Amino acid sequence: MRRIKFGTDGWRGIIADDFTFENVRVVSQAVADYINDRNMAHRGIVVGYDNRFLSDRFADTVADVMIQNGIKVYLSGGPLPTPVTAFAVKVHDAAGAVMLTASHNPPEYNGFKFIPDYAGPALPHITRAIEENVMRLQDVGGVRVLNQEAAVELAFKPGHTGAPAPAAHATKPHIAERIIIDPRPEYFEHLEQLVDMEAIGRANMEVMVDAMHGSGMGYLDVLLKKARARVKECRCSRDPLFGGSMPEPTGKSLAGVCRWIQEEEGRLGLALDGDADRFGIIDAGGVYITPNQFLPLLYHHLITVKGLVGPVTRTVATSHMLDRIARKHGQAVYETPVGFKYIGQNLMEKDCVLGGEESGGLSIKGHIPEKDGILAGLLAAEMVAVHGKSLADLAEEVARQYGGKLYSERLDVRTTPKQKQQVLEKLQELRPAELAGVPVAERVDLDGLKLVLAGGEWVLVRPSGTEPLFRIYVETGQPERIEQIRRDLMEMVGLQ
Ligand SMILES: O=P(O)(O)OC[C@H]1O[C@H](O)[C@H](O)[C@@H](O)[C@@H]1O
Repeated sequence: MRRIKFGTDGWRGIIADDFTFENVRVVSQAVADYINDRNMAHRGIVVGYDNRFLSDRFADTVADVMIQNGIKVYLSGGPLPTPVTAFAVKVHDAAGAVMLTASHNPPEYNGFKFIPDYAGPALPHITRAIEENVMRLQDVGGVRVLNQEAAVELAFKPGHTGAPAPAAHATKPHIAERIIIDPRPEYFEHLEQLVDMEAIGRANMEVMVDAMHGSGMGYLDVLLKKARARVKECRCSRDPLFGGSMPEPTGKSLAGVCRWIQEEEGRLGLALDGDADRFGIIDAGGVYITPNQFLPLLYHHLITVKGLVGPVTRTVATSHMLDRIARKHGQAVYETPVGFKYIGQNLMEKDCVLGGEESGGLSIKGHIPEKDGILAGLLAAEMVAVHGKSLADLAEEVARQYGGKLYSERLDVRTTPKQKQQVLEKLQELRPAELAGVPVAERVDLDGLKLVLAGGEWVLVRPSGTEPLFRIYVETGQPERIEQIRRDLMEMVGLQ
């Protein structure tokens, strides 16, 4: 049996290859043991799923295993975005959630995310504990399928990994319930408090929403309609094949939205990935706005318009324009490895007003510590409405206020496992005095290797945790230097 491992964000696998009902049962049992070991069964678990092939059936399997372990299940009545599943954890004060989704992966994938009781992505010490449970279960040959009564008895037997149950329940074993939920009304109400819906309504905007056939359909489009925007829907229907592509809202995959904006002179295009935790933004004129361009605009907006003045947290790969804004307003910046789990942690512990990452994830103070593409889209609409200009024009204004424009780019390079090992070794020992003719001012080894050059330009190379490749990120105020900086670094680390 192949080992099941949690990557940057959960366990993902190809359906019917390693993502099988049997393995889903094993991972569910590992999560059930994790919850029972911490005496949290009485709080119950939320089970959500996206609209991929078989996601609802996998969710049923997860629910069965939880119930067999005496854990109450709040099972979603239909597909949910990941941030809504996370939000439901708060609504029900649950012990956590399982979300069945492979996010933006190709259609043949599915995945399993565990969201602990703080309603954000599981931190490494939590996924490690679950992986250890998985390994133990795999060593004894998987999970026995029990009937409910037998399972409850087993769960309450002293010495079983699922025991002991909380004292109140220990004397009287209960049959765990399965409750069907619809977290949409509470989630809508919450977002309507975080976003200036009135301003969006007053602007009388035409907005295109592209759900990329993912589980965000019926969320961002509906909320914008509630705000009285004129909404045009694109790919807001279920298609487990995602129209033949990946549900990833990058510039290339949003050509349809760009065309619509150009032809119809729309003000804004808002896209979501397969489980609506990531965002993609198309500005007036059909121009794709990268997350590295959008996040500083949002931080400026939060501080100057919404009165949310406070620190910011970003990953190593995210624009330092955020640092300039923080510095000007006397605020701290918390840098993390790539992965929203670290951003979520800073949102909880450092009182940050914004947490964001280059790959298209963000959340703000007052919301859950999970990335939310629906919230991001609404905030983008609010910004266009309040400032009365395109995001590109707002970016010019922000750049003028905070020391000039920055240009960032990412290149993904495929490697063989052998080459990957060699590059990783190189990264550990590499300490260059200069790069692309400029002295190296700082070496950051939080995730891969980042070199910050005198004057503020930076380059980062790191192995992806979700794909078999290295990512190389560069940011500079002089776009013509991107190529040289990247080439020099690639040469140094042997990625040519
Ligand atoms: O660059 P990678 O390691 O492939 O990770 C890219 C992204 O993967 C997932 O979507 C995580 O939720 C993100 O937090 C992360 O930024």
